[in-house]
Amino acid sequence: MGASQKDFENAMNQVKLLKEDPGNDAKLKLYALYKQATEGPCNVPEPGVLNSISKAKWDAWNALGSLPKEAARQDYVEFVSSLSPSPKSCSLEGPGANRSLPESEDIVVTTEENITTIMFNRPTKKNALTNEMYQDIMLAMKAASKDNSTITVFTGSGDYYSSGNDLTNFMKISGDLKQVAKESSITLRKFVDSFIDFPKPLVAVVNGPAMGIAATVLGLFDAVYASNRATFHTPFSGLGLTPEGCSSYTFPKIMGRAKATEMLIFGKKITATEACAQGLVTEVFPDDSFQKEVWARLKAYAKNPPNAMRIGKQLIRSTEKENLHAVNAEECRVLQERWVSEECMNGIQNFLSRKAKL
Ligand SMILES: CCCC/C=C/CC(=O)SCCNC(=O)CCNC(=O)[C@H](O)C(C)(C)COP(=O)(O)OP(=O)(O)OC[C@H]1O[C@@H](n2cnc3c(N)ncnc32)[C@H](O)[C@@H]1OP(=O)(O)O
Repeated sequence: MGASQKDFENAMNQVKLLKEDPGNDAKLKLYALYKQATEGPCNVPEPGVLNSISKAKWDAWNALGSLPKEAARQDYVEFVSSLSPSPKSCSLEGPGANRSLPESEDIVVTTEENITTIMFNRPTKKNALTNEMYQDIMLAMKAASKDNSTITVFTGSGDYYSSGNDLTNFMKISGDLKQVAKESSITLRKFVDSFIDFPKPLVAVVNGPAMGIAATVLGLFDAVYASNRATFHTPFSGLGLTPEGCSSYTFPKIMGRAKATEMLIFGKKITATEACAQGLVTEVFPDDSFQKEVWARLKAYAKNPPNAMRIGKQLIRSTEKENLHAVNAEECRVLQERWVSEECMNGIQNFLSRKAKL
Protein backbone atom coordinates (compact mmCIF):
# COMPACT_ATOMS: atom_id res chain seq x y z
CA MET A 1 0.00 0.00 0.00
CA GLY A 2 1.28 3.51 -0.85
CA ALA A 3 1.90 6.31 1.65
CA SER A 4 -1.22 8.14 2.86
CA GLN A 5 -1.63 11.92 2.91
CA LYS A 6 -1.09 11.71 6.69
CA ASP A 7 2.22 9.82 6.21
CA PHE A 8 3.22 12.49 3.73
CA GLU A 9 2.40 15.33 6.16
CA ASN A 10 4.25 13.55 8.97
CA ALA A 11 7.27 13.21 6.71
CA MET A 12 7.14 16.95 5.89
CA ASN A 13 7.15 17.71 9.62
CA GLN A 14 10.04 15.31 10.16
CA VAL A 15 12.07 17.22 7.56
CA LYS A 16 11.64 20.42 9.58
CA LEU A 17 12.96 18.60 12.65
CA LEU A 18 16.11 17.20 11.03
CA LYS A 19 19.00 18.04 13.36
CA GLU A 20 21.63 17.80 10.66
CA ASP A 21 21.75 19.45 7.30
CA PRO A 22 21.13 16.54 4.87
CA GLY A 23 23.18 18.27 2.14
CA ASN A 24 22.22 19.93 -1.11
CA ASP A 25 21.61 16.74 -3.11
CA ALA A 26 19.16 15.45 -0.52
CA LYS A 27 17.43 18.84 -0.34
CA LEU A 28 17.00 18.92 -4.10
CA LYS A 29 15.60 15.39 -4.07
CA LEU A 30 13.16 16.35 -1.29
CA TYR A 31 12.10 19.43 -3.21
CA ALA A 32 11.56 17.53 -6.44
CA LEU A 33 9.56 14.72 -4.82
CA TYR A 34 7.46 17.22 -2.89
CA LYS A 35 6.60 19.15 -6.05
CA GLN A 36 5.85 15.97 -7.98
CA ALA A 37 3.67 14.63 -5.14
CA THR A 38 1.69 17.83 -4.80
CA GLU A 39 1.62 19.30 -8.31
CA GLY A 40 2.51 16.43 -10.64
CA PRO A 41 5.08 16.67 -13.46
CA CYS A 42 7.14 19.86 -13.74
CA ASN A 43 4.84 22.54 -15.18
CA VAL A 44 6.86 25.77 -14.93
CA PRO A 45 9.24 27.36 -17.44
CA GLU A 46 12.94 26.54 -17.12
CA PRO A 47 14.74 29.35 -15.20
CA GLY A 48 17.78 31.04 -16.72
CA VAL A 49 21.24 29.63 -15.93
CA LEU A 50 22.13 32.76 -13.95
CA ASN A 51 19.46 31.82 -11.46
CA SER A 52 21.38 28.74 -10.42
CA ILE A 53 19.38 27.75 -7.33
CA SER A 54 16.06 27.88 -9.16
CA LYS A 55 17.64 26.11 -12.11
CA ALA A 56 18.96 23.26 -9.92
CA LYS A 57 15.52 22.89 -8.33
CA TRP A 58 13.81 22.92 -11.71
CA ASP A 59 16.25 20.30 -13.07
CA ALA A 60 15.58 18.01 -10.11
CA TRP A 61 11.80 18.27 -10.49
CA ASN A 62 11.87 17.96 -14.26
CA ALA A 63 14.05 14.83 -14.00
CA LEU A 64 11.13 13.01 -12.33
CA GLY A 65 9.30 13.07 -15.67
CA SER A 66 5.81 11.60 -15.46
CA LEU A 67 6.24 9.78 -12.13
CA PRO A 68 2.69 9.53 -10.69
CA LYS A 69 1.86 11.72 -7.67
CA GLU A 70 1.20 8.68 -5.43
CA ALA A 71 4.59 7.15 -6.27
CA ALA A 72 6.34 10.48 -5.59
CA ARG A 73 4.56 10.70 -2.23
CA GLN A 74 5.70 7.18 -1.34
CA ASP A 75 9.30 7.95 -2.43
CA TYR A 76 9.26 11.17 -0.37
CA VAL A 77 8.11 9.34 2.77
CA GLU A 78 10.71 6.60 2.31
CA PHE A 79 13.48 9.07 1.61
CA VAL A 80 12.66 11.18 4.69
CA SER A 81 12.64 8.08 6.84
CA SER A 82 16.13 7.20 5.54
CA LEU A 83 17.32 10.68 6.60
CA SER A 84 15.75 10.77 10.07
CA PRO A 85 17.16 8.99 13.07
CA SER A 86 14.42 7.63 15.37
CA PRO A 87 13.03 10.54 17.41
CA LYS A 88 14.86 11.31 20.65
CA SER A 89 12.86 11.65 23.80
CA CYS A 90 12.87 15.03 25.49
CA SER A 91 15.06 14.80 28.54
CA LEU A 92 16.01 17.28 31.18
CA GLU A 93 19.29 15.52 31.78
CA GLY A 94 22.57 16.17 30.04
CA PRO A 95 25.07 18.98 30.36
CA GLY A 96 23.90 21.46 32.95
CA ALA A 97 21.63 20.12 35.65
CA ASN A 98 19.50 23.22 35.30
CA ARG A 99 18.86 22.79 31.64
CA SER A 100 15.24 23.47 30.76
CA LEU A 101 13.00 23.05 27.73
CA PRO A 102 13.23 23.26 24.77
CA GLU A 103 15.65 20.42 24.20
CA SER A 104 17.77 21.32 21.20
CA GLU A 105 21.44 21.00 20.51
CA ASP A 106 21.68 24.33 18.75
CA ILE A 107 19.96 26.32 21.48
CA VAL A 108 20.99 25.66 25.08
CA VAL A 109 18.81 26.99 27.88
CA THR A 110 20.02 27.10 31.48
CA THR A 111 18.76 28.76 34.64
CA GLU A 112 21.11 29.73 37.42
CA GLU A 113 21.01 32.35 40.18
CA ASN A 114 17.74 33.87 38.90
CA ILE A 115 19.07 34.22 35.34
CA THR A 116 17.73 32.20 32.41
CA THR A 117 20.31 32.08 29.65
CA ILE A 118 19.46 31.22 26.06
CA MET A 119 22.66 30.38 24.21
CA PHE A 120 23.11 30.07 20.45
CA ASN A 121 25.14 26.87 20.20
CA ARG A 122 26.12 26.23 16.61
CA PRO A 123 29.68 27.51 16.73
CA THR A 124 30.95 25.71 13.63
CA LYS A 125 28.42 27.74 11.61
CA LYS A 126 29.08 30.95 13.55
CA ASN A 127 25.74 30.39 15.34
CA ALA A 128 23.74 31.06 12.16
CA LEU A 129 20.05 30.64 12.95
CA THR A 130 18.27 27.68 11.37
CA ASN A 131 14.50 27.41 10.93
CA GLU A 132 14.43 25.06 13.89
CA MET A 133 16.43 27.48 16.06
CA TYR A 134 13.85 30.25 15.49
CA GLN A 135 11.14 27.90 16.78
CA ASP A 136 13.26 26.77 19.73
CA ILE A 137 14.15 30.33 20.69
CA MET A 138 10.46 31.29 20.70
CA LEU A 139 9.69 28.30 22.92
CA ALA A 140 12.59 29.15 25.22
CA MET A 141 11.43 32.76 25.52
CA LYS A 142 7.90 31.68 26.29
CA ALA A 143 9.19 29.38 29.03
CA ALA A 144 11.59 32.06 30.36
CA SER A 145 8.79 34.61 30.56
CA LYS A 146 6.97 32.29 32.97
CA ASP A 147 9.80 30.72 34.98
CA ASN A 148 11.16 31.96 38.32
CA SER A 149 14.10 33.80 36.85
CA THR A 150 14.24 37.59 37.05
CA ILE A 151 16.43 38.35 34.02
CA THR A 152 16.78 36.60 30.65
CA VAL A 153 20.09 36.65 28.81
CA PHE A 154 21.02 35.81 25.22
CA THR A 155 24.60 34.87 24.36
CA GLY A 156 26.58 32.82 21.84
CA SER A 157 29.02 29.91 22.12
CA GLY A 158 32.37 30.02 20.36
CA ASP A 159 33.84 33.07 18.67
CA TYR A 160 30.60 34.57 17.28
CA TYR A 161 27.50 35.88 18.98
CA SER A 162 25.59 34.93 15.81
CA SER A 163 25.99 35.45 12.07
CA GLY A 164 22.22 35.94 11.74
CA ASN A 165 19.84 34.04 9.54
CA ASP A 166 21.27 30.84 8.09
CA LEU A 167 21.42 31.72 4.42
CA THR A 168 20.65 28.14 3.42
CA ASN A 169 17.32 28.10 5.31
CA PHE A 170 15.23 28.61 2.21
CA MET A 171 16.64 25.52 0.59
CA LYS A 172 15.58 23.42 3.57
CA ILE A 173 11.86 24.16 3.36
CA SER A 174 9.74 22.24 0.86
CA GLY A 175 7.35 24.11 -1.38
CA ASP A 176 7.60 26.78 -4.02
CA LEU A 177 9.60 29.92 -3.34
CA LYS A 178 6.56 32.16 -2.82
CA GLN A 179 5.14 29.76 -0.26
CA VAL A 180 8.52 29.49 1.49
CA ALA A 181 8.76 33.31 1.58
CA LYS A 182 5.28 33.50 3.07
CA GLU A 183 6.08 30.93 5.77
CA SER A 184 9.38 32.66 6.58
CA SER A 185 7.62 35.99 6.88
CA ILE A 186 5.16 34.48 9.38
CA THR A 187 8.02 32.93 11.37
CA LEU A 188 9.98 36.19 11.37
CA ARG A 189 6.98 38.19 12.53
CA LYS A 190 6.29 35.82 15.43
CA PHE A 191 9.99 35.68 16.29
CA VAL A 192 10.36 39.46 16.51
CA ASP A 193 7.02 39.76 18.35
CA SER A 194 8.52 37.55 21.09
CA PHE A 195 11.20 40.19 21.67
CA ILE A 196 8.74 43.11 21.54
CA ASP A 197 6.45 41.48 24.09
CA PHE A 198 9.03 39.87 26.36
CA PRO A 199 7.94 40.87 29.89
CA LYS A 200 11.21 40.64 31.88
CA PRO A 201 14.51 42.51 31.49
CA LEU A 202 16.22 41.08 28.41
CA VAL A 203 20.00 41.34 28.23
CA ALA A 204 22.43 40.43 25.44
CA VAL A 205 25.93 39.26 26.35
CA VAL A 206 27.54 39.80 22.97
CA ASN A 207 30.66 37.64 23.04
CA GLY A 208 31.66 38.21 19.40
CA PRO A 209 30.38 39.47 16.03
CA ALA A 210 26.62 39.93 15.69
CA MET A 211 25.18 39.96 12.18
CA GLY A 212 21.82 40.33 10.46
CA ILE A 213 18.83 39.55 12.62
CA ALA A 214 21.06 38.78 15.63
CA ALA A 215 22.23 42.41 15.49
CA THR A 216 18.93 44.10 14.63
CA VAL A 217 16.88 42.63 17.48
CA LEU A 218 19.44 44.07 19.91
CA GLY A 219 17.47 47.32 19.49
CA LEU A 220 14.66 45.54 21.36
CA PHE A 221 16.84 44.44 24.31
CA ASP A 222 16.94 46.29 27.61
CA ALA A 223 20.73 46.14 27.96
CA VAL A 224 23.52 45.02 25.63
CA TYR A 225 26.97 44.18 27.05
CA ALA A 226 29.67 43.55 24.47
CA SER A 227 33.18 42.18 24.38
CA ASN A 228 35.60 44.49 22.59
CA ARG A 229 35.91 41.66 20.01
CA ALA A 230 32.27 42.11 19.04
CA THR A 231 31.26 43.83 15.82
CA PHE A 232 27.80 44.72 14.53
CA HIS A 233 27.00 44.18 10.90
CA THR A 234 23.75 44.19 8.92
CA PRO A 235 24.77 43.48 5.30
CA PHE A 236 21.18 43.52 4.03
CA SER A 237 21.45 45.48 0.79
CA GLY A 238 24.28 43.24 -0.47
CA LEU A 239 21.94 40.29 0.00
CA GLY A 240 19.06 42.07 -1.73
CA LEU A 241 17.34 42.33 1.66
CA THR A 242 15.83 45.05 3.80
CA PRO A 243 15.98 45.74 7.56
CA GLU A 244 14.06 43.56 10.01
CA GLY A 245 13.85 43.07 13.78
CA CYS A 246 12.20 46.55 14.00
CA SER A 247 15.61 48.04 13.19
CA SER A 248 14.09 50.41 10.60
CA TYR A 249 12.51 52.08 13.63
CA THR A 250 14.83 51.30 16.59
CA PHE A 251 18.18 52.01 14.90
CA PRO A 252 17.35 55.57 13.72
CA LYS A 253 15.79 56.21 17.12
CA ILE A 254 18.84 54.92 18.99
CA MET A 255 21.69 56.24 16.82
CA GLY A 256 20.10 58.85 14.55
CA ARG A 257 19.08 58.47 10.91
CA ALA A 258 22.50 59.04 9.37
CA LYS A 259 24.34 56.37 11.38
CA ALA A 260 21.41 53.96 11.01
CA THR A 261 21.51 54.42 7.23
CA GLU A 262 25.21 53.61 7.11
CA MET A 263 24.56 50.35 8.94
CA LEU A 264 21.21 49.23 7.57
CA ILE A 265 21.38 50.45 3.99
CA PHE A 266 25.10 50.66 3.19
CA GLY A 267 26.06 47.63 5.29
CA LYS A 268 28.78 49.35 7.33
CA LYS A 269 30.22 47.09 10.02
CA ILE A 270 30.82 48.88 13.33
CA THR A 271 32.97 47.98 16.33
CA ALA A 272 31.66 47.46 19.85
CA THR A 273 33.14 50.80 20.88
CA GLU A 274 31.35 52.57 18.01
CA ALA A 275 28.11 50.74 18.82
CA CYS A 276 28.44 51.89 22.43
CA ALA A 277 29.07 55.51 21.39
CA GLN A 278 25.94 55.27 19.19
CA GLY A 279 23.76 53.88 21.98
CA LEU A 280 23.16 50.36 20.65
CA VAL A 281 25.51 48.85 23.25
CA THR A 282 25.28 49.60 26.98
CA GLU A 283 28.93 48.95 27.85
CA VAL A 284 32.03 47.38 26.31
CA PHE A 285 34.45 45.14 28.25
CA PRO A 286 37.94 43.88 27.41
CA ASP A 287 37.55 40.37 26.02
CA ASP A 288 39.82 38.71 28.59
CA SER A 289 37.65 39.86 31.54
CA PHE A 290 34.34 40.09 29.66
CA GLN A 291 32.63 36.94 30.93
CA LYS A 292 33.76 37.41 34.53
CA GLU A 293 32.77 41.07 34.77
CA VAL A 294 29.46 40.80 32.95
CA TRP A 295 28.19 37.74 34.79
CA ALA A 296 29.17 39.18 38.18
CA ARG A 297 27.17 42.26 37.33
CA LEU A 298 24.17 40.34 36.02
CA LYS A 299 24.08 38.10 39.08
CA ALA A 300 23.89 41.20 41.27
CA TYR A 301 21.16 42.79 39.11
CA ALA A 302 19.19 39.52 39.14
CA LYS A 303 18.76 39.80 42.90
CA ASN A 304 16.48 42.84 42.50
CA PRO A 305 12.80 42.29 43.26
CA PRO A 306 11.35 40.70 40.10
CA ASN A 307 8.03 42.55 40.03
CA ALA A 308 9.64 45.96 40.31
CA MET A 309 11.96 45.14 37.37
CA ARG A 310 9.14 43.69 35.26
CA ILE A 311 6.78 46.61 35.90
CA GLY A 312 9.59 49.12 35.35
CA LYS A 313 10.35 47.54 31.98
CA GLN A 314 6.66 47.62 31.09
CA LEU A 315 6.57 51.37 31.73
CA ILE A 316 9.57 51.98 29.49
CA ARG A 317 8.19 49.78 26.70
CA SER A 318 4.42 50.31 26.85
CA THR A 319 4.21 53.57 24.89
CA GLU A 320 6.14 52.00 22.01
CA LYS A 321 4.61 48.55 21.75
CA GLU A 322 1.93 49.37 19.24
CA ASN A 323 4.43 51.14 16.98
CA LEU A 324 6.87 48.26 17.19
CA HIS A 325 4.24 45.70 16.19
CA ALA A 326 3.24 47.83 13.22
CA VAL A 327 6.88 48.25 12.16
CA ASN A 328 7.48 44.51 12.50
CA ALA A 329 4.45 43.69 10.36
CA GLU A 330 5.56 46.09 7.63
CA GLU A 331 9.18 44.91 7.63
CA CYS A 332 7.99 41.29 7.28
CA ARG A 333 5.59 42.21 4.46
CA VAL A 334 8.41 43.91 2.55
CA LEU A 335 10.85 41.06 3.18
CA GLN A 336 8.36 38.50 1.88
CA GLU A 337 8.63 40.33 -1.46
CA ARG A 338 12.41 40.74 -1.25
CA TRP A 339 12.98 37.02 -0.67
CA VAL A 340 11.55 36.14 -4.08
CA SER A 341 13.46 38.93 -5.85
CA GLU A 342 16.35 38.33 -8.22
CA GLU A 343 18.56 40.63 -6.09
CA CYS A 344 18.05 38.38 -3.10
CA MET A 345 18.60 35.13 -5.01
CA ASN A 346 21.81 36.54 -6.45
CA GLY A 347 22.93 37.76 -3.01
CA ILE A 348 22.43 34.34 -1.46
CA GLN A 349 23.99 32.65 -4.45
CA ASN A 350 27.06 34.89 -4.08
CA PHE A 351 27.43 33.81 -0.46
CA LEU A 352 27.03 30.12 -1.35
CA SER A 353 29.54 30.25 -4.19
CA ARG A 354 32.01 32.43 -2.23
CA LYS A 355 34.00 29.42 -0.96
CA ALA A 356 34.47 28.11 -4.49
CA LYS A 357 36.02 31.44 -5.48
CA LEU A 358 38.61 31.41 -2.67
C1 LIG B 1 12.93 33.49 8.89
C2 LIG B 1 13.65 34.67 9.45
C3 LIG B 1 14.57 35.35 8.49
C4 LIG B 1 15.26 36.51 9.12
C5 LIG B 1 16.20 37.20 8.20
C6 LIG B 1 17.29 37.77 8.66
C7 LIG B 1 18.29 38.47 7.78
C8 LIG B 1 19.71 38.07 8.12
O1 LIG B 1 20.05 37.72 9.23
S1 LIG B 1 20.74 38.10 6.79
C9 LIG B 1 22.14 37.13 7.32
C10 LIG B 1 23.27 38.02 7.54
N1 LIG B 1 24.44 37.21 7.76
C11 LIG B 1 25.38 37.04 6.83
O2 LIG B 1 25.31 37.55 5.74
C12 LIG B 1 26.54 36.19 7.27
C13 LIG B 1 27.02 35.26 6.20
N2 LIG B 1 28.27 34.66 6.64
C14 LIG B 1 29.46 35.25 6.44
O3 LIG B 1 29.55 36.31 5.90
C15 LIG B 1 30.66 34.52 6.95
O4 LIG B 1 30.37 33.16 7.07
C16 LIG B 1 31.13 35.06 8.35
C17 LIG B 1 31.64 36.50 8.18
C18 LIG B 1 29.99 35.02 9.36
C19 LIG B 1 32.27 34.20 8.89
O5 LIG B 1 33.31 34.14 7.91
P1 LIG B 1 34.57 33.19 8.16
O6 LIG B 1 35.37 33.22 6.89
O7 LIG B 1 35.24 33.53 9.43
O8 LIG B 1 33.95 31.75 8.41
P2 LIG B 1 33.17 30.85 7.38
O9 LIG B 1 34.06 29.76 6.92
O10 LIG B 1 32.51 31.68 6.36
O11 LIG B 1 31.99 30.25 8.31
C20 LIG B 1 32.08 28.99 8.95
C21 LIG B 1 30.91 28.16 8.48
O12 LIG B 1 29.72 28.79 8.90
C22 LIG B 1 28.86 28.99 7.77
N3 LIG B 1 28.07 30.20 8.00
C23 LIG B 1 28.42 31.28 8.69
N4 LIG B 1 27.43 32.17 8.70
C24 LIG B 1 26.41 31.64 7.99
C25 LIG B 1 25.11 32.09 7.66
N5 LIG B 1 24.62 33.25 8.08
N6 LIG B 1 24.33 31.27 6.93
C26 LIG B 1 24.78 30.07 6.52
N7 LIG B 1 26.02 29.58 6.82
C27 LIG B 1 26.80 30.37 7.55
C28 LIG B 1 29.82 29.14 6.60
O13 LIG B 1 29.17 28.86 5.39
C29 LIG B 1 30.83 28.07 6.96
O14 LIG B 1 30.25 26.83 6.65
P3 LIG B 1 31.14 25.65 6.00
O15 LIG B 1 32.23 25.39 6.98
O16 LIG B 1 30.19 24.51 5.83
O17 LIG B 1 31.65 26.20 4.69
